[in-house]
Amino acid sequence: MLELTLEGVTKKYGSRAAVNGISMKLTRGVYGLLGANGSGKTTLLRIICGILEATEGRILYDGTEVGKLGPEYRRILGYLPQDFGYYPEFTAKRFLLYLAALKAIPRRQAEEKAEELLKKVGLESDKGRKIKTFSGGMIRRLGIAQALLNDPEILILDEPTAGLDPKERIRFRNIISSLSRDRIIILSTHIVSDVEYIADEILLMKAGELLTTGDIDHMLERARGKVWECYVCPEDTEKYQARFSVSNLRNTEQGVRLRIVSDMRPLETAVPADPDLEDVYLYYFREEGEHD
Ligand SMILES: Nc1ncnc2c1ncn2[C@@H]1O[C@H](COP(=O)(O)OP(=O)(O)OP(=O)(O)O)[C@@H](O)[C@H]1O
Repeated sequence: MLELTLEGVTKKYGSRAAVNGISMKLTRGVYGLLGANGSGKTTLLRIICGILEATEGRILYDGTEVGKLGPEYRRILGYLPQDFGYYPEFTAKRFLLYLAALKAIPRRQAEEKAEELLKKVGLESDKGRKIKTFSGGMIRRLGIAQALLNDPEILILDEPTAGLDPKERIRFRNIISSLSRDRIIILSTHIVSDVEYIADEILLMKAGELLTTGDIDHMLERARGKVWECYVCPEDTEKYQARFSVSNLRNTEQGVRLRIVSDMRPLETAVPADPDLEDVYLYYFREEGEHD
């Protein structure tokens, strides 16, 4: 069994809850934790990793409270924090061997593991280079390698694609997809396309709360009938943008084509469109008052 259960997890700073009563059950698979900046993703992930203590609630690993597992829990956990710290003067390989030693992995096993992981993240030919010469994408890939050193059952990646160019994002996505499905992977991001293709389940977080969860198809189904396309005159676009949540806008020969997320048909000529995950995100993250 591999099961991580969150029961009413809450973290308060003063009277304000950064994470508010989150309950969920996670099993094997990739979970995309999607939310705007400040929605509480990092706080939640740090609580799951045991770095931050929850004000209320508890987390269970296979039925046992993680606090009671002590160092055992750390052995099954891999974590890539948002501000991944590394030693710029170390080579990639030396850095992995150093962290492996900290994790008490025997030297010979560490050597094999480091080589295997450097290959997995596409840094095999750069293993002898100092990290300070690496691009942001390479550093992130090294970050995922270090999180995998102990072959964790639970892998937590906090905004792993922040600041990466599109090619590196795709590369990163492919690495995640290639990881064994035999673990729980939680990946936080505010970028829909980071998780659209690889997550088995999406966790939508807003203002410290879990708004909704489900697989992509389920999410898309929920937005069905709420996405519209219509053509308007260029001079009217601002008016519609002010009134509705516009997920896309394109100039065409027939006028400006607007893609609008709205519970009601926004104008007579609007036709329903197939939702994508960006529409779902916009649907849930519309400002209060935009809900019609
Ligand atoms: N130590 C702290 N003291 C007070 N408030 C905090 C603290 N840490 C986080 N917060 C607040 O809690 C909220 C959630 O922050 P958190 O960093 O978890 O969000 P996030 O979704 O990870 O955002 P980002 O993507 O920008 O990192 C924010 O409003 C933040 O200001």
